Amino acid sequence: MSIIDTIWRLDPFYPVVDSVDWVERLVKQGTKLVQLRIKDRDDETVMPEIRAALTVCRAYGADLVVNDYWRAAIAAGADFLHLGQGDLDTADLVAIRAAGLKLGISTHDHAELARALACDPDYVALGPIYPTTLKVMPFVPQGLERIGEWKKLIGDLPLVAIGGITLERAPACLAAGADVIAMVSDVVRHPDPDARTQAWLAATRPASVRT
Ligand SMILES: Cc1ncc(COP(=O)(O)OP(=O)(O)O)c(N)n1
Ligand SMILES: Cc1ncsc1CCOP(=O)(O)O
Ligand SMILES: [Mg+2]
Repeated sequence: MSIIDTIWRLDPFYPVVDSVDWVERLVKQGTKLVQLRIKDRDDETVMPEIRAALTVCRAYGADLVVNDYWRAAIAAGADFLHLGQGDLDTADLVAIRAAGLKLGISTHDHAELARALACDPDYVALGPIYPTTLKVMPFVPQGLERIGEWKKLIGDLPLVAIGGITLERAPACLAAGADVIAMVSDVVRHPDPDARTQAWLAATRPASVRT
């Protein structure tokens, strides 16, 4: 493990968005970790968007996480990938690791957590913490106690909480053991996304790195 690996840390504010325009808007605001989540496309058509999002993130010193499209993430030279349990069925983890990608994996129950940990992930995501309107999910909300349980089980591995999390709910999620809060609606569906982003950054950024 290199010194870079040792000091590597995920930013606690982790918005999930569906376009390069959103990625650019967020990193210009100071966001340091963002996921590009484009659904129902193929690798060829998402490739230009992944490349453009990577370029803008690197220009602003932010980390881009590519959702789902592991082949395109490898081809584009991305640094981070997020896969769900269904994605794991077809992903080539050896190729993903050989490309140097850091990997986050979704979990919803103990069996999924065991499977995720067997993949040696760089973070584990748990969701939905609260009811979400973004997608239909066959899981009841996990709640705050489950965050604490997951954190005990995964130890030092970063825990990402996702699903129905608002700025107002974030402190309880962090206090329960989440290291990172991921969200869609609370930022992109907010009437003033830029002001909301600033509020999230102020609430989550450690005092030592605020500018
Ligand atoms: C941080 C984070 N957590 C969970 C998910 C969901 O991934 P998945 O279960 O594969 O569902 P889709 O997002 O691909 O529809 C995520 N994307 N990010
Ligand atoms: C992609 C995803 N995976 C688990 S919950 C979720 C949606 C999160 O969206 P929101 O923050 O709007 O509830
Ligand atoms: Mg997925």
